[in-house]
Amino acid sequence: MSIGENIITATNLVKKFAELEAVKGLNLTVYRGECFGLLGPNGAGKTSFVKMVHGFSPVTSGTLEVFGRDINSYGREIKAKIGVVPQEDNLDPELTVFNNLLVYAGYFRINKKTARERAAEILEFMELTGKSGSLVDQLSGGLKRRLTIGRALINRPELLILDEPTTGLDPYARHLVWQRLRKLKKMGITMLLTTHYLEEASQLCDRLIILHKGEILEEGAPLELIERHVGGQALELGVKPEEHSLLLERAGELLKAHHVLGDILILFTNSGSELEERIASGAQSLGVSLSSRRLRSTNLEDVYLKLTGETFKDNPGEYGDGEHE
Ligand SMILES: Nc1ncnc2c1ncn2[C@@H]1O[C@H](COP(=O)(O)OP(=O)(O)OP(=O)(O)O)[C@@H](O)[C@H]1O
Repeated sequence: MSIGENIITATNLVKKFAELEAVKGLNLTVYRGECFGLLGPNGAGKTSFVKMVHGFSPVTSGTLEVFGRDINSYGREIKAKIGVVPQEDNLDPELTVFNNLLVYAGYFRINKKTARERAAEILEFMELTGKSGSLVDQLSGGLKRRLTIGRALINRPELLILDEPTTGLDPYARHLVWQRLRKLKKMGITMLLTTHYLEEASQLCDRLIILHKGEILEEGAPLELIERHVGGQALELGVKPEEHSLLLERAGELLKAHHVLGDILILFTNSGSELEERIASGAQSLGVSLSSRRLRSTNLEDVYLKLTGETFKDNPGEYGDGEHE
């Protein structure tokens, strides 16, 4: 994508909570119109970063510019142009769906007539018109999340911040949210999205950073990161540890990287079928027994694994358990 105007510029940005450095000298730029992702497991520092961007939490050190202005000096102007979807649901449970939007519009001093028009538009866009008069308490998790996203649009934001927008949703509700977010992106809204769903990051983000313990491990487009670190395919082999080196040698120049995960040796490559054939015949001639063999496409999880040696343990994956709508 073409590089446009900077919407967020962080330079040596630090966030400390007493002795704990949650964000450790972050440098990044988010450009207008892109969906920029912060991907990392719980505790990586994602929320700490976004809370500084929307002025909820003060910067400890370094600089943070949003819309070209320092957040410390222009917090109020910046907030007026941002929509925030927080991680926790903070809708008013005692109000109707429609009134939640109206009350929120009041915080931006939007006049009543405009607020009503915008609320109706938003409900239509989020496919919630039929729920306009329902109390929030009566909504499923997926509908509440759609309302929270809709609410964040009431001030027609230029930047939408989404802190784990689909955590806890079932796959169907998650896909509906993704659809809406793609539409918003098409409409030109810049998005800053945190997630610990690798699939979500691949689906939505133009560029992302992988955050690990407050530091950037990598930055790039999802496919670029996959290509850079692991290539297009992974060959998973069930093989005894003492025989790994034989197979790695056999893989030779076809091997881009490898990783050992429990009993499985993972060979990363751009030539999956050729490598599989080579390994299968090699195993036979070397007398190496393979208890399992599986060729699959690579994904961001492989990149994370390669970079950290860890898996996304807390990541339930795209089809993980969730609330049903
Ligand atoms: N208000 C706070 N006071 C003290 N420590 C905090 C506070 N907020 C966050 N932390 C700590 O800062 C670190 C980063 O937390 P943060 O919430 O930014 O991570 P995250 O990547 O957003 O993870 P999660 O998905 O759990 O929100 C964690 O060790 C967390 O315990």
